[in-house]
Amino acid sequence: MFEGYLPIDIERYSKSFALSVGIIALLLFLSYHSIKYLISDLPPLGSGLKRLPGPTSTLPYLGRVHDLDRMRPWKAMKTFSDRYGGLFSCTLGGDTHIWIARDHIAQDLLCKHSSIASARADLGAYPEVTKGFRYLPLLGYTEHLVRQRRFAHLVTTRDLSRSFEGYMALEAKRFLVELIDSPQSFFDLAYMYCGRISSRLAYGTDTPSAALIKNALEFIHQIGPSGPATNLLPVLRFLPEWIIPGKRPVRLRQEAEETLWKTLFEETRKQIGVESPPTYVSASVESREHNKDDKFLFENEMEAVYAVGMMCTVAIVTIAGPITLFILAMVLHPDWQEKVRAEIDQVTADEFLDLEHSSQLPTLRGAIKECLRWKSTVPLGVPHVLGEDYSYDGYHFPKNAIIHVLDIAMSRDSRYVDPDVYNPDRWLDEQSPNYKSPLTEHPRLKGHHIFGRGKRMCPGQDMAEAELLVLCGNLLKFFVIKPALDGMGEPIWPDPERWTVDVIGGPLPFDCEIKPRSEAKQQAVMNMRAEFKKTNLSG
Ligand code: HEM
Repeated sequence: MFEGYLPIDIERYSKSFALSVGIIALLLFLSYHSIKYLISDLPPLGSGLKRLPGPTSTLPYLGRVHDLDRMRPWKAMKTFSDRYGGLFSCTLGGDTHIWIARDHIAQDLLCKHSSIASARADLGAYPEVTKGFRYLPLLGYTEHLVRQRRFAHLVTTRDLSRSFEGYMALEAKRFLVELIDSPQSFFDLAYMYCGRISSRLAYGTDTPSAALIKNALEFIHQIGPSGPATNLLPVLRFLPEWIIPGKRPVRLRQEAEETLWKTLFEETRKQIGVESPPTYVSASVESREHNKDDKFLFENEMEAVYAVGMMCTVAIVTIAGPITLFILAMVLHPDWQEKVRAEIDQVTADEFLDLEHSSQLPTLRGAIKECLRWKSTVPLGVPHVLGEDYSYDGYHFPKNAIIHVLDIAMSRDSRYVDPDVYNPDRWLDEQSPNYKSPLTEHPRLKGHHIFGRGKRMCPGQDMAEAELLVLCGNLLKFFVIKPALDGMGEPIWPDPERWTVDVIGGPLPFDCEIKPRSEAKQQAVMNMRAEFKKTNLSG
């Protein structure tokens, strides 16, 4: 009798013992994390520092997630920023987020203390991305980042000194020609302009542009709050794909991207030395580590594949958004359209507008720069993660907090008079607080707060500035842009608040009328078509 009973009892006893231990361990784990979470943003005892102001967490752990319209998170953050004087903190998905809209704090933290504020936080949709080598803008402060930033600097400055191989003028001409054929496709054509230049610079051909643009758009969507739910609640990443539907597109996109980038890299590499133009691929193969002549810059070929692919990707959406924004501004401000055009006509006469005219075109530069000030295309900024405790103005910024420099609020701070008004004169008029001389150099986009600052500042500023100048300038030189008309012949003014949902974006598609300025201008553009055929560069 005892023989059967005793072991069963011990088994049951040990099971309930194990269960109790498990429950206690879980409770301890949860208590530890709850306490850690509750005190995470408190200043150290006795430090005399204050906790940052900000909206209190109404939902434990999740924080202010419910305040966020995932499709327009910058709206809620701008409202809080106004309420808390340009500096506040709040909890989102268990993390402390600090939002800065004061220039001097951003400068002190990201430039003076850049060694503690230059890392990135992992993303729910891309766990561990900061530790790998895959996407330069998402990397933590690692050796991969240092190498890839060096490469970014090398290709952007090299291509600038060669005028980006003439690709900008070539693709701007092609844009104008295609605009005559299909004026209503101006949105798609803006993306094609950026995608084709990027594709040629990276791989020496424009053939894969459409695939590269598609990948870039999906990538940008997947790294923001409007993307997969895991970005707002990272803990969801542990659940399987069939429960969290946003996870599958991330995996599929990455698989397709790797195949695309690897194939393009290999094909381009085979062309090196065979009368092919310099490309990002050839630069990646030729790059050597600093002071170590024989050592390949990248750890392995896969890192080079990704470095090239990423440099190609980042130059698409970032520039296409500002182009469509410029068109929108010109529809809404025909007075500025005329002023810019008058300057272009005077400076360029019969020539195609190119980079060499830039110093004589301050009004054009001002009109472009004002677009990005008026409606920030990176409204939330790009987050950095704080590696150590930091303090400013008596406030405690806790280690591991995610720092955002809120560009949408910066663009509306007191340095800008009537900030909601599109007014390029703020850059051109000597009496304006934003004016800088000489006008042969200023206003310029480079150095504007939209590009971030410190060690993670955007390395593509020269390229962005150049691509925008050539396209926007020639668009006004050859075409006139007007609002579309309704059935009664009344203008339909596009709404500048209709905006894309992604972290880097621009206006949503709108209607407008884009026509050649005259028969002569139309003929000049048609002649450019013949030029492609002759040079056989039309792709
Ligand atoms: C108007 C166009 C553009 C805007 C508004 C813009 C804005 C930005 C911003 C805000 C950042 C993050 C800065 C920070 O973390 O503090 C960034 C990073 C970056 N940008 Fe741009 N960008 C533009 C165009 C470009 C172009 C054309 C390229 C490529 C040639 C480029 C390449 C990059 C790269 C590689 C990074 C990542 C740098 C890093 O994480 O260290 N960008 N950009």
